[in-house]
Amino acid sequence: MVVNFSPSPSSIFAAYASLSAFVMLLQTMLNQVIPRQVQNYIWSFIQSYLRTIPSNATIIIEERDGMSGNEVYDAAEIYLSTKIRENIDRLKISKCHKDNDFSVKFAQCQKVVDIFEGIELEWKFVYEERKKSPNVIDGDTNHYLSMSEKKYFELSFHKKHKDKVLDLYVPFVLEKANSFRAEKKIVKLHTLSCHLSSITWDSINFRHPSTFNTLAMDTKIKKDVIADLEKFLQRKEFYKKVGKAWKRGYLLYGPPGTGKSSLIAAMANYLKFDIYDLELTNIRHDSDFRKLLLRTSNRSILVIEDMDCSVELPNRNGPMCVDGLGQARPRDNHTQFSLSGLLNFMDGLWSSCGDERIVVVTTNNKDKLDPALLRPGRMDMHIHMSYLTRDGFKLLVSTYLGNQGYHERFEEIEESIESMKITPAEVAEELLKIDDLDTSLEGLVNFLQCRRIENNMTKDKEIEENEVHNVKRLASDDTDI
Ligand SMILES: Nc1ncnc2c1ncn2[C@@H]1O[C@H](COP(=O)(O)OP(=O)(O)OP(=O)(O)O)[C@@H](O)[C@H]1O
Repeated sequence: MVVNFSPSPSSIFAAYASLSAFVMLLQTMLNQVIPRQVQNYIWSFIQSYLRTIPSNATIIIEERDGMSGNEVYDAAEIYLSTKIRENIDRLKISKCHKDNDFSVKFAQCQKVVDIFEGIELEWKFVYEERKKSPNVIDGDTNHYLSMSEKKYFELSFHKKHKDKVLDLYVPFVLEKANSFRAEKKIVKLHTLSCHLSSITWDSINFRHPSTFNTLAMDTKIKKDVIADLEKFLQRKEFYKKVGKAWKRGYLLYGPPGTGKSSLIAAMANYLKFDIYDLELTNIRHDSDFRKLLLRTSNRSILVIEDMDCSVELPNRNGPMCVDGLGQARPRDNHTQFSLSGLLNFMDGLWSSCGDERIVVVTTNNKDKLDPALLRPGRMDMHIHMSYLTRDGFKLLVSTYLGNQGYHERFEEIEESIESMKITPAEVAEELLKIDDLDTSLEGLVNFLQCRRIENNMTKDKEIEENEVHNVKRLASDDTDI
């Protein structure tokens, strides 16, 4: 026997009618029992409770990710600088003397709204001061590196768009920032700054005019350097394949004024890489050094200038320094920074934390450097910056005076330059004085003549001193006998 339980239309209608009657009855009863004010109060309470259930998601983008910088933060800063002009009423602007444009940034707690594929996204900038008590080590409060400030962006949007924001919007911001950087060609110079007892990087836009075209150096060496840089950039896969960190070291050596710093500037301008100028004399501990290196970004040049003159540079056997008389002596107790620490960290942990790193070390005296620093893998290319050559001189004349052709004074000047040790810096300085070609070359001829006389006098003096020395030696030999 089959029993059919499906309700008939008339029974459904009857049930609905009785339910409606019950609701109306209940409503009438409630209206009579509960006063109108109390009802309103309950309603508003329910509504405000519903409002507190969050429908938004927020992403926090901090300036630092542990020890290293946060690429998303940097990208956001650049991306938003293109958005905030029209959107907010409190802006921070700044401009360095050498910059063409001023930079626009968020002021504290300002918000800006961006629309991406119909999604509304709100950016907020937050700046917090953090108070941190110094680490006291051996009674020395000097050695710690602290950030007394915390900066971050809050990115808020409806939480139903979370995946889209993470998968599409954040990569979009990174890409926009990269193309903005490439378009604007902003190269930064980061230098060490010491605030009270902490050391950190400060940065400014780098506007050094030196390029490979303005550099007076051996033509072949210049070509080799450019080719080496090009090759380095294209070898990402190669470095990965052979299991080596994607970094390259250059040693620039030569007398003062031969263009070592100018070559670094030319490299940075050519590659569009930021420069980190590591002044070793400011660093007292290996730990500070490590922290600073970890805060350098990819696609950058780490520069250690005048390594032989870095008086605080210790040797590999332990912390040493050079005293006022040029004698090596152990460093004071609070100084715990050594060349081995520097080399090990640069070879090891640091290089595996980033890509496209270039290290440039300059020195006036290559022989004074520890051979461990010079070996391939650390300093892959040794570049000799020489005194001025004939070709170098012509390039300087073309750069400074705009003269491409021949001049009757050239032969005389070039002969002098070849027979004496003249630096590009000295000639550049002379050519800078006067714009007119004839007068400027005349001035240079005079300068070279004076230089020749000075050299001859120095030589005569040296000969005289040697003679006196020899006579004294002979006299003392006689006495000994
Ligand atoms: N090879 C060069 N080509 C063009 N200009 C040069 C060259 N060398 C030096 N100069 C000029 O001399 C100035 C000083 O040179 P630079 O600082 O690059 O020399 P350096 O070798 O780094 O000297 P130091 O060893 O004293 O640091 C530069 O600003 C530039 O104007």
